[in-house]
Order: sequence, then structure tokens, then C-alpha cells
Amino acid sequence: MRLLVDANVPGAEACFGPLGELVRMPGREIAPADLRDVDALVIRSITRVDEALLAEASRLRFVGTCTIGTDHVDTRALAERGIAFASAPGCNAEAVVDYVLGSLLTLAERQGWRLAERRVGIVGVGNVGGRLLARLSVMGIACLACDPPRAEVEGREGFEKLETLIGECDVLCLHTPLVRDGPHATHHLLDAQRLAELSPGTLLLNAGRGDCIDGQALRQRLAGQGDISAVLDVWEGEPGIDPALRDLAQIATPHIAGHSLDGKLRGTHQIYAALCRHLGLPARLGLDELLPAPPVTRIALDGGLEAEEALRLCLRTVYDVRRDHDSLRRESYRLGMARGFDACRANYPLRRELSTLSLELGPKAQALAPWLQGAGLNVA
Ligand SMILES: NC(=O)C1=CN([C@@H]2O[C@H](COP(=O)(O)OP(=O)(O)OC[C@H]3O[C@@H](n4cnc5c(N)ncnc54)[C@H](O)[C@@H]3O)[C@@H](O)[C@H]2O)C=CC1
Ligand SMILES: O=C(O)C(=O)[C@H](O)COP(=O)(O)O
Repeated sequence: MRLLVDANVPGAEACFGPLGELVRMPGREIAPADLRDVDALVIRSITRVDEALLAEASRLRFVGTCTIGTDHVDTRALAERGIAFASAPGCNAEAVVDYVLGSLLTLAERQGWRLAERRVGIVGVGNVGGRLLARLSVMGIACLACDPPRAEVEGREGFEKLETLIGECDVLCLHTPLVRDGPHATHHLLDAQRLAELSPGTLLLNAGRGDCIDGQALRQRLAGQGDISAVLDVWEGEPGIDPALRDLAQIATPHIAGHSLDGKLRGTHQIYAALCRHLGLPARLGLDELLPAPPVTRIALDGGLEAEEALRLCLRTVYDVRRDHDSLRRESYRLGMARGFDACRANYPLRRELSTLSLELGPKAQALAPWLQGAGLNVA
């Protein structure tokens, strides 16, 4: 069996090597001719799998994406050809929540506010939004949730309209998939009109898909009135994103919100397990065998910090979102936008999830235990 695997899929040799001949390629460069003799294709979000890519893929029987999002895959075209498909739901959701909390606490520090004073609106309450809602709620942060597809199935209780979130929240977090049509389409979900309705002082964060916001309208809103802030991890036209929008966003990162090593290896392992099932083989390799020990495992706090400061400190021990903001600026100036954007992602430094950190609290810090545990730390 011949497997073609994106060069940015970690753990591929250990997982897929024993199953057949492994070929690695940068995901954006995979072309129809590369699939001629390939039986299984393993990708991330940057390889568009459509009719054109499949034109010469007569041997292809399995496509797996080690990502949550699937908008880059024409699943109907695969089904029509009898090609099995698998994605990795939830694999990097914890990493995205770490990113969101790290970004909010960074802006709170820069702009002089506290998370406790803010009401957070979460749009898209699935694996990512649901975990974010759970963590913020245990931390006592007021939240409103909007998820019309879930409300339709589960009932409206606990869900609000997008207009309510826009009118009542200080922070709006977008965690929706990109859906181009149908009753719950998300393409330009935040269009010029909805962006205009955001109250002054609102913080808008997008870690879903870039096309869920009208980027040109957001640029105009940020540049024109300068009264809202934006944290953007995803963009229209990646990797050649709008440099003006990059400069206007308070935090601008190159689609790395989910890029913890834990999240990426979970994604690889989920696709490995799906491919083994497809082949009727046992998945012999466990996820634990892929994950290395984290470089920092314990941190001790003795008091003198209030809860949000303590969380900011712990988060920055495992992951500092400012590093990714700085590297996008630096690399996009050095190499040009598209090459710089992709270079940050290809050379992404080691990042572990907050849950890999155990926290020891001295007697004076014990009162913080439930709040910090709710935020995602293991409190010893
Ligand atoms: N920036 C990054 O690195 C990452 C981005 N993502 C993106 O975030 C998206 C969400 O991820 P998950 O939570 O894991 O996906 P999920 O599929 O578990 O949840 C998505 C939720 O959005 C809801 N939704 C769909 N249409 C909606 C609409 N019009 N308005 C409000 N809610 C709507 C769905 O009902 C669902 O509950 C992914 O589809 C992916 O595109 C995911 C992981 C990493
Ligand atoms: O899981 C998803 O969906 C994502 O957006 C991924 O975190 C993106 O990973 P890459 O494909 O950009 O490596």
C-alpha cells in the first residue's frame, strides 16, 4: 500500500510507516498526478480535495484529514468514487480553548480590564465552543451561547440568537465551521451590517474559519472607528492574508490556535485508527506511545496572585500567544505574506496543552483551587 501524507503531520512515520510505503509532501503542493499510485491520502486543512485533485486518483480508497474542520474536502466527490473519509473531531479543541483564554488574558492585561467583568458570547458551541463554555462557566464568567443547529435539535433553552450576543456581549468568540449554503450557512456570518452593530469596546475573536467574517468589512470597522478589538487566528485567503487586517488586529496569528503537539498527535492518531478500521487491522500503536513527556510538568504557587494573574502565568508557562503574534509579523515581513504565514506553521515550536501542567498550591493560594481547576489546570 502507498500512503501520501502531508509533511506537517507529526507522528506519521510511527503510525503509518508499518502500514505501507510512506511518501511525504507539503500539503499545499499535492497535485492530481501525485495521487496516481496512492491508496491512502492523509492531509491537514490546507489540501483542497475536490474533483480536480481526484482526477487521476484511480487507486485511492481512503482520505483522512487530521483536523476538526472538513470544509476543504468535497465529501460528495469522495462518496461518489467509493473513497472512505475520516476527520478528527475534537482532536485539538483543548488547544483552541487554551489559545482563546491566553488571548483574552493577554488583552485584559494590555487594555487594563479583568475577564470577570466581561460577558462572553460563544458562537458555535461544539467541541471547541462547548469546552470554552464549560471552562468559563466554572470560572464564574458570564457567557451567552449561540448555536442554531443545536437549538433546532435540542430546544432553545440555553441558546440565544446571534443578535442577542451582538447586543449584549463584550467579547464575541467565533467557533463555527465554514458552511457555504443551507439554513445555517456561516459564510460571512459576521457581515458588514452585523459588524456595524458591535458596541464600542467589543472584542471579536475568530478561531473558526476566516470566511465566517467579511474581512473587508472588518478592516473598515477596525480602521474607521477604531473602537473594537480583534483577535484573528483565521483569515480569508490564507496564506496570502490581508496585511492591513493583520496590522489592525490586536492579536494576529497564522491559523495555529489548535497547534498544540497534543492536538496534532491526537489528530494523527484518530486518522491512524480510522485507517486501521478501514483496512480491518488492529490499531496497535497507542496515543500514549506518540506523546513525549512535556518539558514542564509542575508549577507551584504560594499566594500573592489573584486568580486571573495566576492563570495567565500558568498559561504562559505552556503557551504564550504573543510569540505567535510576533512570529507572524516577523516572518511575513521577512518572506512575504504567504510564505511567511506558512513558514510560521511549518516551523511551529513545541507547544503543550494546559492540562499537561500540574499546579501545587501553597496554603495562601488554596482558595484559588476550584477556579483554576475549572480553567483547565490539574490542581494537585
Ligand atoms: N483555528 C484553528 O486552529 C482551528 C479551527 N477550527 C475550526 O473551528 C470549527 C469548530 O470546531 P469544533 O467546535 O471542533 O467543531 P464542531 O463541529 O464540534 O462544532 C461546531 C458547532 O458550530 C455549530 N454551528 C454550525 N453552524 C452554525 C451557525 N450558523 N451559527 C452558530 N453555530 C453554528 C454547530 O452546530 C456545532 O455545534 C471547525 O469547524 C474548524 O473550522 C477547529 C480547530 C482548530
Ligand atoms: O482542526 C482544524 O480544523 C484546524 O483548523 C487545524 O487546527 C488546522 O491545522 P492545519 O491544517 O492548519 O495544520
